[in-house]
Amino acid sequence: MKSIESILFEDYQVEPAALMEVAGRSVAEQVVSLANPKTVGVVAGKGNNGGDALTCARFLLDRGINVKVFSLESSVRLTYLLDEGAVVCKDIKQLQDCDVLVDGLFGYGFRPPAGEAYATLINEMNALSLPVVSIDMPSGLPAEGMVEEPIVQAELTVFLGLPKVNAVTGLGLMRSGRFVLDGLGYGRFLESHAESLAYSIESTDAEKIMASGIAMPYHKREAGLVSVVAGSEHFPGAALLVVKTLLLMGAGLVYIKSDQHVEELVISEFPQVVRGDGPGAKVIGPGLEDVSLALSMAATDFPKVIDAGGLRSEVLEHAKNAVITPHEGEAARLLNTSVEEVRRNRYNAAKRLYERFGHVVLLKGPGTIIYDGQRWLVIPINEPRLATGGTGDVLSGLIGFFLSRGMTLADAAVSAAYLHAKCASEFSTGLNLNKFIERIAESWWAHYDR
Ligand SMILES: NC(=O)C1=CN([C@@H]2O[C@H](COP(=O)(O)OP(=O)(O)OC[C@H]3O[C@@H](n4cnc5c(N)ncnc54)[C@H](O)[C@@H]3O)[C@@H](O)[C@H]2O)[C@@H](O)CC1
Ligand SMILES: [K+]
Repeated sequence: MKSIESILFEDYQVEPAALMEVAGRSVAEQVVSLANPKTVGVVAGKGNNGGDALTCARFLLDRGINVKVFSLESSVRLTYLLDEGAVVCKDIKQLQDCDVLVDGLFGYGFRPPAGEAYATLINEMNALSLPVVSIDMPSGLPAEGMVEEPIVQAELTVFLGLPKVNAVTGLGLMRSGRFVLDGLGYGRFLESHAESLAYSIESTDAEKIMASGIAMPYHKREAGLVSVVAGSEHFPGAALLVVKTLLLMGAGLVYIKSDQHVEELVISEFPQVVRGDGPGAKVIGPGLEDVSLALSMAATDFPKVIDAGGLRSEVLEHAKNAVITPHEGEAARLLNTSVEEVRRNRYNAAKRLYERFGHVVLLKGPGTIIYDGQRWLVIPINEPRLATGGTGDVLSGLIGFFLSRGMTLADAAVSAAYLHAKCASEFSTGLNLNKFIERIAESWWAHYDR
């Protein structure tokens, strides 16, 4: 099978050097709009990522910006820069007085591990504490496979051609900072020829999937039936959060099955909720301590989401037709491994969970991953506000709601994870969960006005 590059370069006679010109110019524009700098430090490695960096430096010099270069190799590109007044630095620390750092050390050609000398270089770049614009990917991050520190911490990463698989989730997403994608004029071609099974979900993709959940119900049964098995003496609020999410999203009828105290609490807050187990989609596990309740509900054919207290091997082995929603700690426990191991390769962890239990997996964390047995769907949002208690209950409620609207397990998980992350990122403070649920519901109901 020919690589995408060789199709471009051989069949369509695209010149690699021409692509480098487009890439270098694009990065220079991003650098200027990020910081309007007087002096830019440019770190260039030995490969084409370094070539992009030196090309970027030329565009910066041409705009009258001072450039200091730390280059691992001499080349004609470097000679030109020197002739035009760039300063060569032999030590990274000499870049300290720059306004921005351009990171062109490694791109997708990097193969870990970095080795001692390169690891030191990356640590020294981070120690400068300058805003960094990384070219294609933050250096030290491999395009796919195991992720290890050290990795350059970028403020902005300019993805060239396509977003790289490891840059849209976990540590890679955190190190990439904000990102922009430049298709270099071949974005659509690259997207249609990409062979990766990991897809980064853009807002337009998510909106299209969500639209299939819009219902114009004639009767409450058509608006979605959901049974909630959640809450316990210690975590009664989890049941309230799930139920509130379902009601505000517009579920037709909601049932609650829990211990007596939780059921009474939910009914006193939301009198329209029915006690017991009903037909339709199920939300099993938020705040749940009584595993026997989860066990008895998990084996039904109804589509369901299983979270938190339901994420036990005995429940999952028994369950049918489910999305499971572990965070990295729960994933590690279910896989009998460490959190560090899960974090090093989140794609692989999601796949292993699917292979072990046979359910669609939603692995939480920066850049939530959904794996459906064939593809990884990634929500490329790093939202620290979601790393707080109770947000997982809201997510489970959302998945249950979309399942009740007849969506597939994977579509419901993608819709919920997208809406959840998008609405969290609209807050300017930490999350007030009641307001968070209201914001999500408003965003959802806005679809009805279009
Ligand atoms: N092919 C394309 O379509 C385009 C590629 N471009 C740039 O080219 C980059 C890829 O370039 P390359 O394939 O030359 O690779 P890179 O520039 O990413 O880095 C590879 C260099 O680092 C070395 N290296 C890899 N792992 C190492 C390790 N662990 N320790 C020490 N040295 C290591 C390699 O031997 C090679 O010299 C992209 O990320 C992008 O920036 C752009 O110029 C635009 C178009
Ligand atoms: K880079």
